[in-house]
Amino acid sequence: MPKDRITHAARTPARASLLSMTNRDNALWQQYWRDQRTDLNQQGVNPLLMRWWSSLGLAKGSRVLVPMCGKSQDMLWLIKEGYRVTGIELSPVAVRAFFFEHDLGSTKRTQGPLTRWGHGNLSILCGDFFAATAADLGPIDAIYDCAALTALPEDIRRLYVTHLALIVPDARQLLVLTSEDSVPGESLGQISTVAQEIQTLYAERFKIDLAQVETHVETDQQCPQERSETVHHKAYRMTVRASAHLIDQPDNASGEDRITTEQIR
Ligand SMILES: C[S@@+](CC[C@H](N)C(=O)[O-])C[C@H]1O[C@@H](n2cnc3c(N)ncnc32)[C@H](O)[C@@H]1O
Repeated sequence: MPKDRITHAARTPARASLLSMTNRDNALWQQYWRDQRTDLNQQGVNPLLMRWWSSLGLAKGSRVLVPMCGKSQDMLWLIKEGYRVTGIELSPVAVRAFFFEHDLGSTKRTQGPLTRWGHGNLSILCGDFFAATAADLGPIDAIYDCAALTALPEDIRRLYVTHLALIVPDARQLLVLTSEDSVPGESLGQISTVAQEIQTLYAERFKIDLAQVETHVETDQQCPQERSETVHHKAYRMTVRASAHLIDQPDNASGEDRITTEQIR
């Protein structure tokens, strides 16, 4: 084994150290849900999802991961379209509200630091995304990221993408929806390109296609007195490159992960 790698069980001090790097906004999100706020979570089904999902060409029955799912109705839309969905959400308040509001009876069981809520083809793992392992998720074919990457502080996003590759090594298709602040003086050409950050984070493993940009002028619902902002909502379709080498695969039946020191630095 190369020297820069450490092998460890799925929930070890190395994972605890990863969590200590990534969890600084967790208390804020938990409070957000306790305060019953909804301003950062989408209402209704996202039109960009409905418009672009079928273009990924996924077979019905495919398994879709929805990280940082909140209580997004997008999950119900995906199920209605014939997919199997696994969400991950930090807040038990959000998960409970999701099942209650849609009148869905649920099973509930503890899985290490996570709690798995289930109903038919839907599972939501309640807990910290960075505590989830490949074994927790099982096989996943595609990822639908709606405001998950962008919900995280910028310096954590590389760890998010690395952790995704580790726990969902076989996902070949991604639909990533972002909200990007407009930059003063930018041209239409600049608006219509893949954001540099998306390029940096994903281009090594995925071919990226910017499918759509919608520009809106928006006011912060929490601070309506503040200036309105121009925001670009973008839909990126990503397909794994044939040459993409998968980051370390689980090497035993229990699905324990290997993490390289490079990844958690
Ligand atoms: C901007 S909201 C987006 C929610 C949903 N995807 C949507 O489109 O409505 C971000 C969500 O990520 C959740 N979240 C933040 N950090 C998380 C973490 N480390 N693990 C799991 N969920 C997290 C928050 O509780 C919140 O529900």
